[in-house]
Amino acid sequence: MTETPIKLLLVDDEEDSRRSSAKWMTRKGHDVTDVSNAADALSLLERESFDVGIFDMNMPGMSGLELLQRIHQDKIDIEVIMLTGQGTVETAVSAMKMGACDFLSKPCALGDLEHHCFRARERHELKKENKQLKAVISRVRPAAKLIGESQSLLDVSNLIRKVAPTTKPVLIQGESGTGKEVVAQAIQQASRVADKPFVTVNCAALPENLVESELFGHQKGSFTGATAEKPGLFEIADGGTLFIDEIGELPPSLQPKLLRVLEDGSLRRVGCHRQRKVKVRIIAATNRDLQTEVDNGNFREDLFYRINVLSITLPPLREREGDIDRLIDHFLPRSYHIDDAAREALNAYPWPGNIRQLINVIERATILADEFDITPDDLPAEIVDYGQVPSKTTSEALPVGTPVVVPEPSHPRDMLGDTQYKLDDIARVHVLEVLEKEKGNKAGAARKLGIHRRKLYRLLDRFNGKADTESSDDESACESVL
Ligand SMILES: Nc1ncnc2c1ncn2[C@@H]1O[C@H](COP(=O)(O)OP(=O)(O)OP(=O)(O)O)[C@@H](O)[C@H]1O
Repeated sequence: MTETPIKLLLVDDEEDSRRSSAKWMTRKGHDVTDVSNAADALSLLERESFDVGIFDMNMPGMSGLELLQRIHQDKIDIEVIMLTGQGTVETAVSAMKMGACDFLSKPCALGDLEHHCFRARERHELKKENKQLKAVISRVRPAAKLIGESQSLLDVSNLIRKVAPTTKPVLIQGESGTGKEVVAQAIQQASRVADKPFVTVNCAALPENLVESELFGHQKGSFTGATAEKPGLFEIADGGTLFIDEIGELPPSLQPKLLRVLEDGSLRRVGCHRQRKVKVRIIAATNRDLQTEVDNGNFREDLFYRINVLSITLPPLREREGDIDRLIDHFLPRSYHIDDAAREALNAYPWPGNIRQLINVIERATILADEFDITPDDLPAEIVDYGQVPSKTTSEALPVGTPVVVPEPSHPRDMLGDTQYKLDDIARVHVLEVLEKEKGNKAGAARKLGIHRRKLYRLLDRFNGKADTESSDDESACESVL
């Protein structure tokens, strides 16, 4: 048999026909369970999952049709083929209406029976895939490319290539915003299950009481609010990849349940006794130091070893030599230009929020920029001010406590070439000088300076802020600089 075996449930009170069918299908390599009545079938279906059920229509006690009805009511996931000795069009129609996928008359050639079982299983798989896709479509984000050519990022890319083809769990560690989810997507895309679902869950974003049902699913009525049965993300990701973000936040009570799935793929929905099997590749991420969490008793050691088989540590952005410029060029729309001073400020900043923060700063700058030119004015003050040594006043050459006075120049010409002045100081003197020459006419001054009038207001606000922190777009706020 080249096809994968079918997990089959045969329900028929006629012992001879049931046994011979079961024997034949087992010989063909399928995984067959046979029972003689509907009640036994139901209790079995509560504990185990099957691909296909073959139900005899006429059985003493609960009939095949009633069994089908119960399956429909309880939303049990199985494709059913009805079998009958006295097949009529009416009975076939009512069985199909109740959700049977096929209807066969007895006696049925065993080869035909197997053929119909394959068709039913195919339908079962398609339905499952459809469900997975619907759930996954709302969850996936478009895959992002890993931008950067620093040695540390190249090392990460190498590791991704090596770990992707295995089925082992991967643990991705790194500060917030370093790209752990992007790396998880890259691993999935380079894996053997790239065409299968990629489902993500963030343990920190879910209320603690919902994490279990989100991950493992729940049975209808298992808790207040469980109005319908729901498969968990493990089931939705079956055959594919589950990305568990912020795994360090997984409540200790759920850690054994996760360990179990990692060990043998088995799980139970909340409020359900039936054990299910899934085949899911786990990629976990954390910005906590999981080893410390283990040492502090917050994270199970056995689970840590299970997920830490292959691990990737993402370096923070400040340690990726040259990547800031590459990321700026990638995320800054083509129509924009960034000047050297702004670029320098971005390169000097330590980026505690890493790439996510850099992207936000670039987006903000494109909104604030006059025309399409990004200057330090368009960056947040903490970035522009970061690392700016307040000129000679803090010169290392001077003994601590020595009072140093930087002379207040009257003209920017006097300041040029003198490295004790900050760019801002020169700009301030120059702007005020031009404004003075224009007799306070801001439109004229802006024209002379080659900048937009709004930008002049902002500059004046900023210069003014050195003495007066109040800032506004209002012209009157600028008057005090004059
Ligand atoms: N190397 C990279 N190239 C391009 N974009 C990147 C890169 N790394 C991260 N990003 C982008 O930065 C943002 C943050 O990345 P991501 O969500 O993967 O970070 P994270 O480490 O998972 O953060 P958190 O720990 O907060 O969940 C996303 O918009 C992502 O697309």
